[in-house]
Amino acid sequence: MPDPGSSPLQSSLPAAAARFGTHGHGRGIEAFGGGPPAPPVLPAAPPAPAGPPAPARTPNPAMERILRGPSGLGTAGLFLSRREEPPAPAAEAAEQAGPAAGRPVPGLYHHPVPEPDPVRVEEVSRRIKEWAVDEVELYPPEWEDQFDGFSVGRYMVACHPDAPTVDHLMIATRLMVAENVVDDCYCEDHGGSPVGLGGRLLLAHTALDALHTTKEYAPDWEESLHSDAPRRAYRSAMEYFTREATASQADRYRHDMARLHLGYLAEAAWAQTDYVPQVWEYLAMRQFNNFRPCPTITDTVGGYELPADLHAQPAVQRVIALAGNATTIVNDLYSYTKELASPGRHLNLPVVVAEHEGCDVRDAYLKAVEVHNDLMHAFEAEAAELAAACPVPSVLRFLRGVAAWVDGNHYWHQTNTYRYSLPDFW
Ligand SMILES: CC(C)=CCC/C(C)=C(\C)COP(=O)(O)OP(=O)(O)O
Ligand SMILES: [Mg+2]
Repeated sequence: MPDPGSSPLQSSLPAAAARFGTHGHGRGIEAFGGGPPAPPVLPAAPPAPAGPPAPARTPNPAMERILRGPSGLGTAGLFLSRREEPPAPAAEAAEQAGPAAGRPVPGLYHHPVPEPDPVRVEEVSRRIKEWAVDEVELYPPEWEDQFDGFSVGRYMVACHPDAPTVDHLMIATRLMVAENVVDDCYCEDHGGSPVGLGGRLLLAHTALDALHTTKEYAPDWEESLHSDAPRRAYRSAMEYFTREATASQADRYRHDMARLHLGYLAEAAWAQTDYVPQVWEYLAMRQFNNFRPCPTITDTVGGYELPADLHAQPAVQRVIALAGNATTIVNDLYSYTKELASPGRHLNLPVVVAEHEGCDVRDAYLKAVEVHNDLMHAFEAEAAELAAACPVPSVLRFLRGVAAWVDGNHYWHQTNTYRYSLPDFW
């Protein structure tokens, strides 16, 4: 893993953080000689839950616990925000649910999460299907089983434990469904193809990042946004998102989606030329073809904002990238058998390692587990370092939200036995 010394903490972070106050705990920004913090430019987010003072610069379990926030049965209601419904009797729900389905990849470093609140899962699942069928005509009836099997309600409730209401959860859920329908229909096995993908993706991207043109041509563009399910889904999900997001959160999301689409195009270009990238090249592509746009909306879904200047800090960007990379290699590991069974060669980390590192598929898969674990440890170490260096409540809560998304994403991949199964390597 890259030398932690390369961590860009010693950059513009202190000055940026000082502008937002540090009502957090323990060593604040003064440690960098930043002097007493200026009053927050934005209304400060509610103070982070009282906890032990920030630890020394090396990560430690206390900081990891702070980043995760309270966990375990019955703690779902301990987060800062108002909840719309009383939390379900988690203990009873967990008993009824029994052990989580599926099993974790042996040797994979991860954090189990409590069973998502079944009351919220049911309501989100009901509402997202209503939206998919009645508002955006997302899929033909013959795809209904696959839509249900994706279990997007359970996914999003697991990934956003601090969402104050179901309406907030729906913001993430519509975007998750739209992102996947673009991938399925434009890139993958529901009519997707690398041929001409660039044009399709750019036009779909204008549903997120509007075309500004003349009165003569604007109507044609507006009509195009209703012409297929991917664009209907992107347009609608983005409209709901921008009602709640600030301008900088919306701009952040558009940037992250442009990254995602660039990653799709690299993957498609290599498919067209039948090129198997070097391992580092694959990891670079997967940093863009990546879950990143999902955890980075954790503040909008949580009903608060990580200020743009703090989000833009190199140290924050690095933590986001490490978390996104870890979440996406989780997908490579859990979708490995599904992709092996799909037509042609579907690139994922084990396939690329086997191709270039002269090992058999089992050793390649185990190496990919190690790569994931290294990414997770780097994410957690640098998140803890960042939390200690910049104990601004919105930063702490954002980091905790990203960590929760990482854990919820693993939970969904492990338990979605409709979609994924593990290879018989153990
Ligand atoms: C939801 C979202 C932003 C997805 C980003 C990119 C993406 C589709 C993945 C990371 C999932 O990868 P993959 O295409 O391999 O999906 P499956 O393995 O088919 O679930
Ligand atoms: Mg996959």
